[in-house]
Amino acid sequence: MTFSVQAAVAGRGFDVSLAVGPAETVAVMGANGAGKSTLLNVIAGLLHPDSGTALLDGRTLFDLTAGRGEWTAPHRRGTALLAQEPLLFPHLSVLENVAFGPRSAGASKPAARESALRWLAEVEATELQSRRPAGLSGGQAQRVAVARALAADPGLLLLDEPMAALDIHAAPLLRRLLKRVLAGRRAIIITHDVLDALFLADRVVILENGRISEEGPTRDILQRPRSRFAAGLAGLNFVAGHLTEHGLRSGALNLYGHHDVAAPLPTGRPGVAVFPPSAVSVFLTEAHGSPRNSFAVTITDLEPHGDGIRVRAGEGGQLSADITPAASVDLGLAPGMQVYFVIKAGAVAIYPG
Ligand SMILES: Nc1ncnc2c1ncn2[C@@H]1O[C@H](COP(=O)(O)OP(=O)(O)OP(=O)(O)O)[C@@H](O)[C@H]1O
Repeated sequence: MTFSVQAAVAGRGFDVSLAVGPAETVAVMGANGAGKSTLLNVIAGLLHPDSGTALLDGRTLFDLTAGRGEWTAPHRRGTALLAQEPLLFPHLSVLENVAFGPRSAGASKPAARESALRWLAEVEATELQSRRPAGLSGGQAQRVAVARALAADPGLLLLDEPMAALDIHAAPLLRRLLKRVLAGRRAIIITHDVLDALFLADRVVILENGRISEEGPTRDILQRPRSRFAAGLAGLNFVAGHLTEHGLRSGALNLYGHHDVAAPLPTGRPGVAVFPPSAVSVFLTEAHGSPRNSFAVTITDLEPHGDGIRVRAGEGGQLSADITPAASVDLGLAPGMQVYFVIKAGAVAIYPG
């Protein structure tokens, strides 16, 4: 009972290899254009990769290794895709929509109806069974779409930002529902929401420029991010560079911090430093005294953040400091100003990248 895919799409700079366990939910995250939809479309059979293979529970979804050209049609793959929009058949009732999958797979009419009713109950939509999709709210329609996807008993459920099109009241309900139905099931979910990754997935895969840059249990990735994208999800500042005896060097910047490796850091190896914006103080002059890091930056933006002010600085506003509104006024901060970011070494975590 395995699922594995390896696929390359040259025109999109996409080359990904991924395996998902039988009862595992994997969240796929990444910036716009990172290749998340490409991955789902390749697995679902909506996009033909240039090369690669994919297997699901002993079935070859495609095998495009040299000399072969095996290709299974989307509806025969044992995968079900839940898109951002529910995409229900408008001319069928809710019950008929959900019964469609089992019917297409050869179930008798009564068996398909029974299965559809069971799934409608599971998504708390039994009372909607006679309605047409046009008469449903966005949240109701998405619940019905979940029932339709599951009624086909897919070996792999593919979810493409299922909460994205829902309003803030409908999303939590669907999230709880997904938590329930994904338990013990194999699924891949694309999401931009770190809460979804934490709540729904066992593991997160970060895509950057068509490649997997990082993967692992969601909590681990958030605690020790090794990519700028994952650090952003965790709300941490991120500096990539090379390890030195006491810390990290990145261009002209030397950062000192703590590391939990018993041995000295492997000097010269690529490494990262991460620290929370709340650990960064802002000064108008260089601060001395150890053990702290102090370096000049140019403010790019000031924005409200919770009860305080987030000061963004450096190239592309990549580093942030969270300070109080009073401190911001006292310092007279404004975009374009040069200031010093000061961070206690104890607040900076440094590890091999
Ligand atoms: N139909 C298409 N034809 C050609 N290139 C495409 C097509 N769709 C996407 N691409 C390119 O493939 C790359 C990956 O895009 P993809 O849509 O998979 O990213 P994504 O991570 O899903 O982004 P988003 O979060 O914006 O949906 C991008 O460089 C994109 O420009």
